Parts: sequence; structure tokens; C-alpha cells
Amino acid sequence: MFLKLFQRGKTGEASDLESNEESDDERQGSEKRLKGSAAFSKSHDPGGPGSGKGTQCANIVKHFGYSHFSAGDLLRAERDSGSENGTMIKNMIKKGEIVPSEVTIKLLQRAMEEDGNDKFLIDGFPRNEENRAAFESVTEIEPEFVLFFDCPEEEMEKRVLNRNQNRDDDNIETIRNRFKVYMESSLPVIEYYNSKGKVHKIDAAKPIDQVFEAVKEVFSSHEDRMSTRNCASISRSPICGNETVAA
Ligand SMILES: Nc1ncnc2c1ncn2[C@@H]1O[C@H](COP(=O)(O)OP(=O)(O)OP(=O)(O)O)[C@@H](O)[C@H]1O
Ligand SMILES: Nc1ccn([C@@H]2O[C@H](COP(=O)(O)O)[C@@H](O)[C@H]2O)c(=O)n1
Repeated sequence: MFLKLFQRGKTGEASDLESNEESDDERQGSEKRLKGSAAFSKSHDPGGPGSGKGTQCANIVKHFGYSHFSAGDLLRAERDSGSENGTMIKNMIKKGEIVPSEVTIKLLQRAMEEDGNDKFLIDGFPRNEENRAAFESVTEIEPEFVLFFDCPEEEMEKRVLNRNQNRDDDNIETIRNRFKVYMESSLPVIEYYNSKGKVHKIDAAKPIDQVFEAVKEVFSSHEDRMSTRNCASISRSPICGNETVAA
């Protein structure tokens, strides 16, 4: 089966992000190879700044009982905690640059360990190839699926500039750099997961409730697949995050 994805550019034109999507059988096989286990539930949530990732994660938490770990929120909390990395994180966020992976991964690992919930999703991670490779190597976790929030830049810019959360990076200069970093560093990670048949494109330009309808379909179909595989329990689910479960 072929999946064709589009990333809308500034003017709204679509460019190809085309790949083979694995069949269910192939996918199940690769999941089994991944951890030698029968079932996984984990999702990634990449999308451009302001595409509505955080908003939809809150809905997923309420509706599906997942825990939500936002890499950006964890970094902001670490910045404000007076830690030795605080100044570096503050400078990177202010410029819209990506914090070194070891810092972000430690924060994610700690949050995942402290959380008792077996199902979780990670928001805004991985932002680049280094994030992805380091996370997978340290945790031995790969996402079962990836939600790609597709939204034109003009719309994301408007949303961010109207967000009103007093964020250092919600200004026109930083947001333009974040778009550049996103195109250069984050899109290749989506292409990587797309080549593994893990990406679900969501039209994030629609109103919030319509976006959530599309998100719900993806999560529902994954939960159905899990239950038809007769899982005893559902594994951890970060963007990634997973522990193996008994079938
Ligand atoms: N579908 C939507 N339509 C209109 N506004 C939206 C939609 N989704 C989110 N918003 C609004 O846009 C702003 C940005 O949303 P949100 O913080 O969820 O984005 P994000 O992708 O998590 O951003 P970032 O990566 O910068 O943290 C918020 O003010 C939110 O209320
Ligand atoms: N994996 C990540 C995620 C975020 N950052 C930094 O935080 C900023 C805000 O992130 P949001 O997810 O809340 O939009 C982002 O621009 C980066 O500076 C990061 O370094 N690595």
C-alpha cells in the first residue's frame, strides 16, 4: 500500500513525502523484531510550531487516558528550576534552536520513570536526527506510530503570535527561525518514520474539534489493533516509549 504525504510550504504548495507503507502483517513483524514482543502502543507527535500538538495531546489524554510528556514543557521547567543547564536551555529556546539530546532525553526519561501510567505520548520530540537516534539508542524504544500535524506556515505563525502564554519564543524573529529549524532538521525525521510506514498525516489547519476527530480515528484504530491481538495490557506509549507486554 502506498501512502502519500504532503508538507505544505509557506505558500501552501504541497511537496511530496512519498513512501511505501508497510502492510499490517509486515508492521506486526517489524514490531515483533523490535522488542521481541507482541504488542506496542506508542506514538510520536511532531508537527510545526503552533500546529496544535499540545492542544490535541490534552484531548488525547482526556479521551484515551494517555500520559502526555512535552519535551518543550520539560525544558522550560528545567530552565526555570535553576539547574546548571538553565542558562543554556534559555538561550536555545529564545533562539528557537534545538537543545542537545542528552539534556532532553534525561528529562524525558525521568518523567517517564516517575509516571505510573502505562500509556503515554511524547509531544515535540524528536526534533532532529540526533534526538531520534540518541533516544532510540538510550531507551531502545521506537514509536509505534507518528502523528504528523500538517499546517501551513501562515496559520502556524498566526496561532503562535496569538498564543498569549508569555513564551520567550512566541515572537516573529524566533518563530521564523523555528520554521527554518523545523524544515531543515525536523522534517527529515518525519521522512524517516514515513519510510517505515509509521506516519499518519493530520490536517491540522482545520478547527480544533475537527482535528481531534482525525486524531481519534488514528488512536482508535491502533487501540483496536491492540485489542484484536489479545493483549493482556497495553504497553507504555510515548511518542515513543514502550515496555513490552504479554500477549
Ligand atoms: N486547530 C486549531 N485552530 C485554531 N487554533 C488552534 C488550533 N489548534 C491549536 N490552536 C491554538 O494555537 C495556539 C498554538 O497551539 P499549541 O500550543 O497546541 O501548538 P503546538 O504545536 O503545541 O506549539 P509549539 O510547538 O510552539 O509548542 C494555541 O493558542 C491554541 O489554542
Ligand atoms: N525536542 C525538543 C523540543 C523542544 N526544544 C526546545 O524548546 C522549544 C519549544 O518547544 P515546543 O515543543 O514547546 O514548541 C523549541 O523551539 C526548542 O528550542 C528542543 O530543543 N528539543
